[in-house]
Amino acid sequence: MFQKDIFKGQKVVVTGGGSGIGYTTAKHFLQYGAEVLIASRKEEKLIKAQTELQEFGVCEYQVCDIREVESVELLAEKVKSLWGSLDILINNAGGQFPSRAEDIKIKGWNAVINNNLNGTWYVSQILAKAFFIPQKSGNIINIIANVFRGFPGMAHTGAARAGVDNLTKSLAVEWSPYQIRVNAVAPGIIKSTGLEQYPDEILKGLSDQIPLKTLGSTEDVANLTTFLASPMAKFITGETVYLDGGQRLWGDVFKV
Ligand SMILES: CCCCCCCCCCC/C=C/C(=O)SCCNC(=O)CCNC(=O)[C@H](O)C(C)(C)COP(=O)(O)OP(=O)(O)OC[C@H]1O[C@@H](n2cnc3c(N)ncnc32)[C@H](O)[C@@H]1OP(=O)(O)O
Ligand SMILES: NC(=O)C1=CN([C@@H]2O[C@H](COP(=O)(O)OP(=O)(O)OC[C@H]3O[C@@H](n4cnc5c(N)ncnc54)[C@H](OP(=O)(O)O)[C@@H]3O)[C@@H](O)[C@H]2O)C=CC1
Repeated sequence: MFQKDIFKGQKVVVTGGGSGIGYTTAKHFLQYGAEVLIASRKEEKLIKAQTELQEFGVCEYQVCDIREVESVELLAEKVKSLWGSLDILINNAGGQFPSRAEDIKIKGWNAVINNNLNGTWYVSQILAKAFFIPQKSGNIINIIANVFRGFPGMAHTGAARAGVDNLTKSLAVEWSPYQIRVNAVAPGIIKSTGLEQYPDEILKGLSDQIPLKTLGSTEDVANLTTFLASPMAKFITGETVYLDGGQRLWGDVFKV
């Protein structure tokens, strides 16, 4: 899609980069010349991904739980010791579980809010203060979800992702004096490792509910994310781009 070296010399952090959408995004940045650090909780998964991704360029990893401030501070330290600077942050780590709203326990609600809203905020603030603000340059892409019509069946993540959607707009304006662009990508249903968490009865027939009659791919998300991070999108900030085959406009997902 781009010239091969469009991200040459750029340093990129991808949270949740050891699997699925994050892995493919890390691979795309490497193929376009960037150096990439992938970060998530499970070291074994990160080592496997790093080994594969090193075929495409310089890939580092750091064990990090985005819900833990100390763990995110260690991530910032790692970036400082490796590179001393950072150009692009992809806030991709996240997850939730399907449940009727009335059945979500307090612990489950807090786990999902911590993972998807608080975690994204900790990583954004800590890395912006360590790198983007002092450098007066930076680029943040938040991977959220299709919350256009709420998220029936996963109300906790709908609330958290809507929070990140709004945060994207606030930060785009507040951090514009530092030349930091902040955008979000809202994927619909993407065929990725993440979907394996969902029972077959939920997944069955889902593509019929999408106007384009297919699920998205991790490449679809990585293409949009790399575009938004690239100089081709230099006048785009505070935007959430939906990538859902038209699903937000039509059809049912939640089956009662
Ligand atoms: C019903 C219709 C549904 C709508 C249709 C949807 C169609 C598919 C659309 C798909 C779109 C989005 C896809 C993706 O996002 S793919 C990425 C998926 N990956 C994940 O979601 C990662 C896996 N999930 C998690 O890691 C967890 O959900 C969580 C974020 C909660 C992790 O937190 P933590 O590590 O703290 O988790 P714990 O195991 O300690 O659990 C804490 C409490 O959370 C509650 N809980 C957790 N899992 C479940 C579950 N499967 N069902 C119900 N409740 C759950 C629970 O209260 C836990 O505490 P207790 O066990 O002590 O009660
Ligand atoms: N696939 C889909 O249809 C859709 C996905 N999304 C979102 O896109 C993102 C990527 O999902 P996808 O690739 O499909 O699924 P995956 O489950 O493969 O990816 C989620 C990644 O996040 C990491 N992660 C989860 N919690 C934490 C945490 N607390 N700290 C650090 N890392 C964490 C996981 O790694 P580890 O276990 O090692 O921590 C994993 O690599 C997620 O935010 C997901 O919710 C949104 C809409 C649709």
